[in-house]
Formats: sequence, C-alpha cells, structure tokens
Amino acid sequence: MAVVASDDVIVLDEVSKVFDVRRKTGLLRRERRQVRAVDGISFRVARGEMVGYIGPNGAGKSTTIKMLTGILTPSGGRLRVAGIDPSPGSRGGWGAGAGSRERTRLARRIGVVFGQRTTLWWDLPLRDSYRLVHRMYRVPDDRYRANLERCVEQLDLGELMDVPVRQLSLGQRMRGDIAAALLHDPDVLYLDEPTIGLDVVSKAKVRAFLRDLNAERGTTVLLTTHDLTDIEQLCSRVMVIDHGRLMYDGALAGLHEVGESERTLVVDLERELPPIEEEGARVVRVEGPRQWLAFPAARSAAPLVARIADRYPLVDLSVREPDIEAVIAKMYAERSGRPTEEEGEGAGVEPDGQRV
Ligand SMILES: Nc1ncnc2c1ncn2[C@@H]1O[C@H](COP(=O)(O)OP(=O)(O)OP(=O)(O)O)[C@@H](O)[C@H]1O
Repeated sequence: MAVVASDDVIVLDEVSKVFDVRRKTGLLRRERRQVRAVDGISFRVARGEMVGYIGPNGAGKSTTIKMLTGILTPSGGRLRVAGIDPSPGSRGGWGAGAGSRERTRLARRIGVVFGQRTTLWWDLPLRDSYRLVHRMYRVPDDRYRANLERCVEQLDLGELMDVPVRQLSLGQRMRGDIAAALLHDPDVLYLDEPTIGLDVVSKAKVRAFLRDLNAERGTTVLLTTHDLTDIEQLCSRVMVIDHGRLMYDGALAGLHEVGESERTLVVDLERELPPIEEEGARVVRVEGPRQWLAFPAARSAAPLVARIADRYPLVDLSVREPDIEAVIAKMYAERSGRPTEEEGEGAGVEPDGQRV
C-alpha cells in the first residue's frame, strides 16, 4: 500500500464503483448490465490544495464526489477523507454503532455544493436555513456569527437573507448554497459544478470568493466543472477523468503537451509566395501573403522565427497559443474514438508521459 503523507487530506487507492443497471428490452424482458462508473482511481489531495476534477459527461466525476461524501459506497478500493473512511457500508468502514459517530465526524470536516440542486430548505428564507445548519452542526455561536458575517459580506447575501430559497435566482441560490456549506468551517469543500448556469458577473463573484477562501483559510477544494475558466482561474492542478479512469493529473499548462497541442505562427510576407517549408512546422492555411504554420506547443518559437526571418521577406508575425478547451476536447475525443474538428489539421508533439 502506498505511503500516505500526513498532509494528504483526500486519499483514494484503486477506488471503483460499479452500478447494476436494469433496462427494459421488451414487454416482459429486462436486461441486466453493469456500469463501471469509477474504475480503479488513485489520487491524493494535500491540505490546502485546490484541484480541478474534469471530464466529459458520464465520466464518473459526481460518482467520485458522492463516494467522498459517504453518499455512495465504493465497490472496491480504499478511501480516506481527513483520516476518516466516508463509506458506511464498506469492508473496513464503519462498524455497527460507530456509524453515526463517524458520519457526524466526517460531516463536520466536509462541505458540499451540488450546483444542479440545492441543499437549502426550499420554503425557508436563507436566514432560517442557516440557523438550521448552525444547530445541526452544533457550530459554536461566535464562530457561526463570524462565518455568516463573512459569507454574507463576500457573497453579497445581505439583501437576500429574508427571501425564501424558491424565490432566489440561480446565481443567488448558488451563493446561498456555498455559504451554507461553509458555516461550520469545513477542512474540505467539494464543489460539483458551482458555476453552472451562472451569468458572467455571478461566476466572477463565486470564483473570487473561492480564491479568497482557499488563500485565507487554507480550505482544501475539489472542484468539478465543465467551465474550464473555473479551472484556469482557481486551480493549480487538474485531474482529467474519462470512462471512470484517471487520464491526467498535473498542472493545467501540462495538458498542452499531453494533449499533443500545437501553437500557430502567423506570418505576413511581403508578397504571395508558395507555402513556407520549414522543419518542425507545417503550413495549415494560406491567404494571400499571410500564412499560418502549426508547430508543437512544447517547442520554442524562437528558432523557427529566426529561420523564417532569414529565408523569407517578412513583414510581421505573431504566435497564437493553443486553446485549452480545444486541447481537452481533443483528449476526450481520442479516448472515446470520436473525431474532433481539428483532426486532419494534425498534431505532432510526443506525449510527455503525464498521462496517468
Ligand atoms: N445511481 C446510478 N445508477 C446507475 N448508473 C449510474 C448511477 N449514477 C451514475 N451512473 C452512471 O455512471 C456513469 C458516471 O456518472 P457520473 O454522474 O459520475 O458522471 P459525471 O462525470 O458526473 O457526468 P456529468 O458531467 O454528466 O455530470 C454514467 O454512465 C452514469 O450513467
């Protein structure tokens, strides 16, 4: 078994989750099938890290989060959150009697926000929902007051405190949910699509709040999202999951290499000329005197620029960075065998081994 560093607050070793699914195939016939939603995933998240957990629809992200919160029991593997096994039904998990004690202990250490649904009480105003959280978690009064004050101020909830949750807009409700998840000072915060459906201003507000929370309180955050700007702005590390397996674990920038992405050199020549021929680059488009050359994102542009400047009548040039969304879309498509829009334009970088 792998050694667990003392500051690893989330630990997964070969965790899997298999669902038994029954499907109606005829009037009286049903087919039984197994869905391997999470397939032997291992990772560690250190205290204070803010990690993005991304993948296409159905990749296994929510299932992982549900196992980490104790909502679902893994079919195999080992899981620890703040030293606690979140799985009530697993072997080596909570024994009879110890169950509710462990559940309470875990609940005090974690906060969860599911963007797709609220954990607040639909008919109650935010203020009353928060009072219930205060009681349920037995948060000491002074801590509760300080946390509430901070959330109300930073998440702009002041005018919303007496509005029933059902009357809040999606963005307002999301901010309300995030506050509810933090009133008991959890060490770990799971965010499942916290910016889904929010407008640009609300997204910015939520992101700024999470950045401050992580910087000031050292709260460990595991964030799933389909909005890569969330990851770009918040996370120094990203994990990519697909078909229940971890495909990548590292810096967001490193995805460029693994995704075999290319940068583009846009060259303006003095006049229309045949496509430029340079080793390590290929012309992907020509429009009059302008030519576009693709070259591996991992390589420096300087030698290529120098060679072209030496051999061609150059007027101007610029370098375009690869779009991270395109890199990830390509990665997802490669795994599922689907072609991407860019395919055919080719790619040339060797993977650097960061695939997991
Ligand atoms: N309760 C369940 N019963 C049966 N199958 C399930 C259940 N929950 C999830 N699955 C299946 O497990 C796989 C992973 O689902 P999961 O919700 O974890 O994906 P996800 O990465 O969160 O997707 P999305 O981005 O669409 O939310 C999917 O094939 C899904 O249909």
